[in-house]
Amino acid sequence: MLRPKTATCLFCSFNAARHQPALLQWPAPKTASFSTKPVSRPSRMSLAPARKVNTPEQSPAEGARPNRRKQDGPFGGMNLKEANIRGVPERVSPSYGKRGSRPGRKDDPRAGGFKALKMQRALAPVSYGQRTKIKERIREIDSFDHFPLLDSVKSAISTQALPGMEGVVPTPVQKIAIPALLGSEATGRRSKSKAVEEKKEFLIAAETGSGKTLAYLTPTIHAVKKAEMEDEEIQEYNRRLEEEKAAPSLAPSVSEMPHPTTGRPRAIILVPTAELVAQVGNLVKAFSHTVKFRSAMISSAFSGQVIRNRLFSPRGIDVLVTTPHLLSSIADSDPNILSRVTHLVVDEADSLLDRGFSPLSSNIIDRATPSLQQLILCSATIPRSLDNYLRNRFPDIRRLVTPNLHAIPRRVQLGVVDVEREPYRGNKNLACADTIWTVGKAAAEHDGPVKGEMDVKRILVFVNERDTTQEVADYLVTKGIDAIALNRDTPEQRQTEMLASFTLSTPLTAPKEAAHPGSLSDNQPNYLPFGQSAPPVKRRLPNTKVLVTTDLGSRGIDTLAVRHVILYDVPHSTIDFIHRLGRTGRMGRRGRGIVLVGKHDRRDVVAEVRDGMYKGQALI
Ligand SMILES: Nc1ncnc2c1ncn2[C@@H]1O[C@H](COP(=O)(O)OP(=O)(O)OP(=O)(O)O)[C@@H](O)[C@H]1O
Repeated sequence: MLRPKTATCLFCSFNAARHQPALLQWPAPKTASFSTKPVSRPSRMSLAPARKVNTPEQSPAEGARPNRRKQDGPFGGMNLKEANIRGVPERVSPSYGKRGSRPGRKDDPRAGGFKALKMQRALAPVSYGQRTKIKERIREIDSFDHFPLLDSVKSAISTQALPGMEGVVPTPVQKIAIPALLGSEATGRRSKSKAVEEKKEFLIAAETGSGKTLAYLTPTIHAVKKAEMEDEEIQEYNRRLEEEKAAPSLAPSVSEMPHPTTGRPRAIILVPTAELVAQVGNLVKAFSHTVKFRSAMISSAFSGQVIRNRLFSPRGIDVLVTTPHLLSSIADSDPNILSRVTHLVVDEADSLLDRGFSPLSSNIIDRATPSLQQLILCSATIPRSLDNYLRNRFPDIRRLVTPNLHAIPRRVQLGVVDVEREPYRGNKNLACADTIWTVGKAAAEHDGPVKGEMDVKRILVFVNERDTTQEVADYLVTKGIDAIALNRDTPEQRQTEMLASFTLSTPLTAPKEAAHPGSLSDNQPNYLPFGQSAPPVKRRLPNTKVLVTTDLGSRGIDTLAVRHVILYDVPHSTIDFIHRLGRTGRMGRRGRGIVLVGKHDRRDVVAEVRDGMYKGQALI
């Protein structure tokens, strides 16, 4: 079992009894309404005996007063266990069966479990049968050599995209998406089915941190490079350039004339934020060194001059990475920018096609459609809203989903801190600070990757409201924690700097101190005995770095080194749970989520998410 034993700490292998105070409990303390035990084990909690209710066998004796609940009147409906609305038959709505992928019995939320989550069903179902079929299809692929990619693209995967990794194997989403986007079978042979080849709209959906970026990028770069090799205008330009190099003349230089692709990229990748522009843009740039194509990234983090220079460089542009806001404003003044686009990727499609972004993204898709060969939407979740949008707008879209879509991997464990208990008494900030100190203290007890040095733990704290980020970060700083706040008000350039240490995959270390500051309770005034005058000297927690953020930090950011995610607020939906917890446990790594549960939080929802994670079940 992955679950740690009761006696061990949530963060390390040391004894929970040594925690001062033992605030984080695993399993979390039980309350009447919240059990953290997996459903599969017999619960130690027993329900209170059901109230005695009249049943037909226990019908009141003749002459006794009739059952009041059956009476009509203003109080007739009170304390009933079922609605019993007359005339409403208990049947499944006919549209449920028509929604394409009707869930199989095992996946069917109606089959049991997820009582609280059923109320807010946020995600589109993917049937058990569909998941099994996909698993079988990808079983045989064990190398990128299975895919009919250009050799230069294949070699760039190991040398540029995943440098220093031995024997790189494609991830499930890459095994599914790459052959589909290349129009080849999973075995590498070209597909015989015309219907499959003609499909030009794709939805790639897979768990967070599963390598979706490479899944869409490699076939897109392959297509761009192939198109360049077949483009007569470009070949002619290259030929004249070569001739000029061989025999310089007095005529205007070919290299000074605009390249045929100047200001008219062949592939565009849309992402929601400037950080993601930088992340994906850097990966594209890395590919371009080996595959030899021209790429550019533009976002509001760059000045107008830089954006213009990159777009209209005389050397041309093949792949552009940008945000919908910026691209649509450029397209308004220069519609030509979309005139040659053959491949349009909408990454984080559930965000970019939701109500806020949808008008912009849809408009870009419309304008690019005449030249478009492939539209690729990519997401870690398929919310019901996206599902409905796709059914209306792209009824023939090919859905490339992984078997574990919407399941948070079992290697990510979710702990619960009850904020209402002693000594927090409803003080969430204190509970958060104490949790971070506990993580730091546990890490300080062992050597990090460098002998004699402590591992610096990078911790993400997610809040629901933008205003809370600064408030929480400020509080943590008063408790000696190195915390910063990241929200939409943070200047773009500063955002990238802040995220840098959380996206670095290399370990961070700090010199081991002779005496670690210990627990928060040892040296913080919150724990001053009543009447004590001078607070003890506050000490700094030397081996943690904390970023307090909203959903802004939960989408797409590749925080490989983050092992701990604290959910300061209970997320509003399973979609937010998936994305926020998805910042840890990426690409097969282990991770821990800690959710702080207060008086007004949905404990039942937390319990069900945790239970679903324990069982490796897809959330609904
Ligand atoms: N085949 C592979 N083998 C090993 N590592 C890989 C492989 N493919 C991608 N990676 C690495 O996995 C990490 C996560 O990849 P990526 O950012 O594409 O995930 P994602 O699925 O887009 O996540 P999210 O949904 O959070 O955006 C990256 O650091 C990437 O370099």
